[in-house]
Amino acid sequence: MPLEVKDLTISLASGELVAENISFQIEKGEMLSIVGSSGAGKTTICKAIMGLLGSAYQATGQIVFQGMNLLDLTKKERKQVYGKEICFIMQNPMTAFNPSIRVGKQLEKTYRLHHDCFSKMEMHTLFDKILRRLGLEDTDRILKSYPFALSGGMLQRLMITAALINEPQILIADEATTAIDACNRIELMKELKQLCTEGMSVLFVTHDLRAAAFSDHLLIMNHGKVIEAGITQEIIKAPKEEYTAYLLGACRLERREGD
Ligand SMILES: Nc1ncnc2c1ncn2[C@@H]1O[C@H](COP(=O)(O)OP(=O)(O)OP(=O)(O)O)[C@@H](O)[C@H]1O
Repeated sequence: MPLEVKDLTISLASGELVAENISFQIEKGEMLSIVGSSGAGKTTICKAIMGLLGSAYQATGQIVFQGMNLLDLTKKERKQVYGKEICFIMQNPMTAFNPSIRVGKQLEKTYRLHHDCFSKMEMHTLFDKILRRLGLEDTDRILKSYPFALSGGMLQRLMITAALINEPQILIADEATTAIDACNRIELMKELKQLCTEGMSVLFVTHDLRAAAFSDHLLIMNHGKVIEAGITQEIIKAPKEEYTAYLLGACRLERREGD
């Protein structure tokens, strides 16, 4: 199994609990969404998986990947796992890129971290293929652009490209579709689902149950705790918990207002 989170509890130095007794698994080729309102603890769980918690936090429990506990990796193991086996797409595309380097160059650098001996042309053919899969055209211009010349939605898809070029086993996407308009967001979710059928596992983090509807399983969180977990379509059809019903109601209301 690609990833298993077992009884993960994360607290701050003050003792405040950010995530409490969280357990879930993601199978190969599966998409699991963590859904919850702002402050539920979703990003903190992603950071724990990515080894990004730092000294402000304390974490107990286990995050098992390929027989290793990701909470206890050595520096060497971290280099092998992150950016290659497990990739993270962050919330804010604007801060993910160096503003003074063309995005194509930044993708080349990312690719070379884990691959030797590739010509610029081969790399750009690969970038072009992935960007087109993610719904972007005019890829030559995009790759030659500086980040400030691109829209938030373009940068978000470039961030996803930076993750996909290394063919990760697990993709962690934290609010990765928020800067993209509704139609393109659906297309992008379908594309992520397609990548799952090709063997990648996706942990998708969102406050939007509509985007999460594409996933196989859901984990509904509030105030650091799991409220409800299970098969996506079953939860959407008949939520057991009031909070899940509230989230669904909020989505329907938003949709009506958007009509
Ligand atoms: N370093 C920190 N110092 C203080 N509080 C923190 C810290 N990290 C997280 N928190 C608190 O923990 C809670 C969970 O934060 P987290 O960012 O994981 O939520 P989230 O569900 O991802 O929210 P959002 O959807 O807004 O990104 C919040 O109340 C946040 O303020």
